[in-house]
Amino acid sequence: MPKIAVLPGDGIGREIIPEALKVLQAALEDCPVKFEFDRYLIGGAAIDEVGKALPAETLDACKKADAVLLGAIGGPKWDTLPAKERPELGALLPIRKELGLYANIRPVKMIPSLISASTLREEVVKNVDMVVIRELTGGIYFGEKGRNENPKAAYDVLLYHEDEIRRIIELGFETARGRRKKLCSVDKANVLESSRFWREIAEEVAKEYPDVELMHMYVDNAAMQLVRYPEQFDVIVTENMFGDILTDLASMLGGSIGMLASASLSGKKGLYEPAHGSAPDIAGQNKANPLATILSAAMMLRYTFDLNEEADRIEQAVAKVLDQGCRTADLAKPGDKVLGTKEMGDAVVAAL
Ligand SMILES: NC(=O)C1=CN([C@@H]2O[C@H](COP(=O)(O)OP(=O)(O)OC[C@H]3O[C@@H](n4cnc5c(N)ncnc54)[C@H](O)[C@@H]3O)[C@@H](O)[C@H]2O)C=CC1
Ligand SMILES: CC(C)CC(=O)C(=O)O
Ligand SMILES: [Mg+2]
Repeated sequence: MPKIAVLPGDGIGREIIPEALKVLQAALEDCPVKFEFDRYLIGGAAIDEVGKALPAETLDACKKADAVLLGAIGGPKWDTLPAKERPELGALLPIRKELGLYANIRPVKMIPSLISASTLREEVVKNVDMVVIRELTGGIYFGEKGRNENPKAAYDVLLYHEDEIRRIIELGFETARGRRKKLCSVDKANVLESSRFWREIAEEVAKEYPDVELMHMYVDNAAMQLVRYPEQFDVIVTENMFGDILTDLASMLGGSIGMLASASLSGKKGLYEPAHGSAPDIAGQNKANPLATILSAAMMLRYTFDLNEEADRIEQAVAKVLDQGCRTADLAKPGDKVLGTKEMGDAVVAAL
C-alpha cells in the first residue's frame, strides 16, 4: 500500500492540509490503489510537542513514505529561538536535504476565470503559462553561516558544486523540451562567481539540447520582465534564493500566492507543498486559500503515482469552482461572496 506522510505543520498549514486530504479522498474514491495517510509533527508544532522541529520519527517516516504532503511551517512564536532550532533551519531545509529534493517545480498559470480577479492588467496576465524550476538543496541557504565578533559581522556562503548545477539545468532542458522549448536560465553572472559557473554549465548542457532555445537573464531584469511581459517565459531555471524570491513574485501572475502549488522532487519521490508559508496574519481564521495545497496534492498524484486522470480531475474541479465564482479572500474583488478555507475545500469536493 503506497504511503503518504502528511505534515500539516504550523499556522494555516493546519487548515489547508485537511482540505487537501478531503479532496484526495474524493478523487481517489474509485481508484483501485489504496493509500495509507499518516500524520507527523514538524516545525513549531513539533517544537511545542516534543522539543525538536524535525523529530527523528518524522524524518524516518518521510524517508520510508512514497510521498510527503506538507502544509507550512514557522511563525512568530518560534522566531526568537536560536537560528538552528527554528522551524525553517531546524526542519524545512533539513528535510529537503535529507530527502535529496533538489528540484522544486512551481507551475504558474493563469486560470481564465481569475483574470478579472488579478491585481495586474488583463493583457499582462491572460496568457501566463510557465514553470519555474528552483534548485532546492544548495546555494546560500545551505552554505556556511556565522558571526564574527571583532569587528562584528555576519556571513552566509553561496556555494554550488558542478553536479548540483548540471542536474537542475538538465531538468530545465528536459522540461522545456516537453513544452514550448524555451529555457531561461536566471543568474547574476555580472557579479557572482557562482553564477558565472552556473552560466558556463548551462551553455555546456545546451549542446545536448539543440532543439531548445536557451537564454540567460540577470535576476534583477527577470523580476522586472516577469511583471512587464510574463508570457515570454516558458521554463525558468534558477538557483535556490533567486527561485524563492521570483516565485513569490510570479505567484501573483496566477492570481495569488494562495494558488501556487509546488513539487520538490528527487526522481519519483516527492514532497508536495504550497509555495507560501504559514501566514500567521490569517492563521486560525478559516481565511486561507487551500487551492495551492489542493493543486500540490494533484501534482503528487501525477508525479509520484502516475495517476494522471485523478490529477486532471482535481485540477478541473479547481478550475470549475473558480468558474462558478468561488473566491477566498485573497482572490476576491469588492462585491464578491467570500468563501472560507473549509467552504472552498467543500466546493472542490462537490465539483469532483
Ligand atoms: N514552506 C514553508 O513552510 C514556508 C514557511 N515560511 C514561513 O512562514 C512564516 C510566515 O512567512 P511570511 O513571510 O508571512 O509568508 P507567507 O507566505 O506565510 O505569507 C505572506 C502573505 O501571503 C498571505 N498568504 C499566504 N498564503 C496564503 C493563502 N493560502 N491564502 C491566503 N493568503 C495567503 C499571508 O496572509 C501573508 O499576508 C515565516 O515563519 C516563514 O519563515 C515561509 C515560506 C515558506
Ligand atoms: C524557509 C524558506 C526557504 C521557505 C521558503 O520561502 C520557500 O521554500 O519558498
Ligand atoms: Mg518562499
